[in-house]
Amino acid sequence: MPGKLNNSNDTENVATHRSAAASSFLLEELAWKCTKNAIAVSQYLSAHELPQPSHEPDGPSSTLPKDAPPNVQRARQSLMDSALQLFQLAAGPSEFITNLAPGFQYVACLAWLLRFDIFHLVPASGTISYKDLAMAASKRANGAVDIPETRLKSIVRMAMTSALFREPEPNRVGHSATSALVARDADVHSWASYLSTRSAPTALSMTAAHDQFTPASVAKNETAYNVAFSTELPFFDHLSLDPANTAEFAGYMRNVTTSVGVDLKHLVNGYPWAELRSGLVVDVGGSTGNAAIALARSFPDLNFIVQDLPDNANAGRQAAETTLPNNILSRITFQGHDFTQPQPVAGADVYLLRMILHDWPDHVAITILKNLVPVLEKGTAKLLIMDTVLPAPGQVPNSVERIVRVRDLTMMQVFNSHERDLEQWRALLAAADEGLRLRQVTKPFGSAMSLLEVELDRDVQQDEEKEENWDISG
Ligand SMILES: C[S@@+](CC[C@H](N)C(=O)[O-])C[C@H]1O[C@@H](n2cnc3c(N)ncnc32)[C@H](O)[C@@H]1O
Repeated sequence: MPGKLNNSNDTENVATHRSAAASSFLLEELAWKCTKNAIAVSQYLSAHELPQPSHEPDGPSSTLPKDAPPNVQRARQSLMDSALQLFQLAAGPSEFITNLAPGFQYVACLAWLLRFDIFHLVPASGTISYKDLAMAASKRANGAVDIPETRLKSIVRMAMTSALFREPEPNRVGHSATSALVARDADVHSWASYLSTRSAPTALSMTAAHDQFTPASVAKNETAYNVAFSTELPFFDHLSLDPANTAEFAGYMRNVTTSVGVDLKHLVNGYPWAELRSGLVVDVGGSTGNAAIALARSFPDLNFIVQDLPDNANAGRQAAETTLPNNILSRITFQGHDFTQPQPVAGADVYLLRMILHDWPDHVAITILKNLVPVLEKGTAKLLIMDTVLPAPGQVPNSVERIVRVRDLTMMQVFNSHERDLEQWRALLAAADEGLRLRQVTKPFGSAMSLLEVELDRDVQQDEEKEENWDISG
């Protein structure tokens, strides 16, 4: 009888209706969040007379300036998160696979467009016909390749659906804000090239690598990268065979190291360095000294020893001697040291490991830590690790979490290493020495990495965790 709820079919109908109501509520809630956060971002831009985001070729390359206040940055992050969820819900499970395909086609198109230099052949302002663009691309390749207009059109028009390029008038191509950025910024160009020709084939070889070696392999030359590029060499050794690849990777790294998420300001402002007074800091694996130099500029009473492999230490010393003023140079010493060997400097206040341990599988990371334990024995020295702490699933906005998890998988696919969550950090420290205590974990706002302060203490049990702010901008 209609309207009665007392048989099993009716109960099922009510349940279906309720869950439909819940999901329509979720759609509306997400749409409302999008609106609210879009207004917050847009109003901030207007109030500061900054350009609104746009796909026009002269549109801004970043939605917000790096120094936008945290609440506005959070609004942008939340906007991306809600928009992503809204798309997934609106598409529904039945269109999940359909919507995966554009992702890999975008990467395939990007590789092709870079290969035939389309980004530089489209004029910085104005448009070019597909016919002329195809001819220009063929000519750029010294006539060695014939690029059919129809193929070019298919590829560019696919790319356009991801906001790369535009067709403002029929059959004529112009730049969008994103393609214009790739065209004018050589490092972004290198980054795009590295992503489409190295990262993507590596990721797609993950299953083959786990078949060929074993999913548990921790060897540096048994990775997805090794399968993708048919080499037995570890990543950096293979890259160094070709100067062009090395240069491309350097451009990619410059983008990474100048991004907001890994800005050195988070190290400088994120730890009470001033409390050390006239202390000594050893930067273990400190490359050519960038972190030490930034700290030395802000804390005039601190001294530094930058340790790295001999070539890097020498390069750092030479660069420092020619570029740094004496009041900085006199406080920084460069030392060749292999961190898989015992630490030669005792008596420092802080031993810094910034972006070191995530490069290494557990057994090597444990060796690196064990080599520091004897110099922490005096009980006052701190070990300061600056690295990613993986969030629990759903702990941070999905728009953030998916980028952090890309880094985790990249570490696995290229180095047979991984990023670590807090439990894994604790386990790693305990495996190196039971007396290593994680005292404090802080994550400066906007930083992709956390600061983990560790002491050697065989009695105290309590750890303190500070607020985590998740933002991977940049
Ligand atoms: C990702 S970089 C991090 C550099 C620096 N700590 C920073 O925050 O920019 C890793 C550094 O570890 C160094 N490295 C690699 N193996 C090493 C080893 N066995 N001993 C010392 N340094 C090493 C590399 O030369 C490189 O400078």
